Amino acid sequence: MKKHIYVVGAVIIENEKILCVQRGQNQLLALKWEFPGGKIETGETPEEALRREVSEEMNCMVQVGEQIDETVHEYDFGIVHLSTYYCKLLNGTPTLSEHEEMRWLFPNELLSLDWAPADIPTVQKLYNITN
Ligand SMILES: Nc1nc2c([nH]c(=O)n2[C@H]2C[C@H](O)[C@@H](COP(=O)(O)OP(=O)(O)OP(=O)(O)O)O2)c(=O)[nH]1
Repeated sequence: MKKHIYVVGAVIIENEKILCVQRGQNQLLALKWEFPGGKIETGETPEEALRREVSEEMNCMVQVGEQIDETVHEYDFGIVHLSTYYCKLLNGTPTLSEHEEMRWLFPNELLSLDWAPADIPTVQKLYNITN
């Protein structure tokens, strides 16, 4: 049986642009684009997991707002339950550590990237809200 993986993703918006990050070459879903975030650890709320992951990966603090979407996607390595949330930068400037690249894009530019499949519903929602 495939394992269930519970993941949170941060949709960080600054000056109407959204922060998009590209996974590393040697990771699962290599070079796919995603939102900063990661697996929820035991005992954490989704909001706590997001604040921790964004701080670890992007070296900045976010305030977590409303949930955008919740999707379940079956990959060959497991079943990912992805919850995405609007986030606002509190302090620090997002900087790359684990990711290959980062880009700030307007919602109508998001579909130009090659997203991790679980992210498509969120990306589509963000696109629809502004178009
Ligand atoms: N962070 C993140 N992961 C995503 C997104 N979409 C998506 O399918 N995933 C998948 C990729 C991974 O299989 C899983 C998250 O694992 P991860 O490797 O980024 O998280 P992590 O830092 O907690 O994990 P680890 O390397 O410590 O094991 O969810 C997304 O938008 N953001």
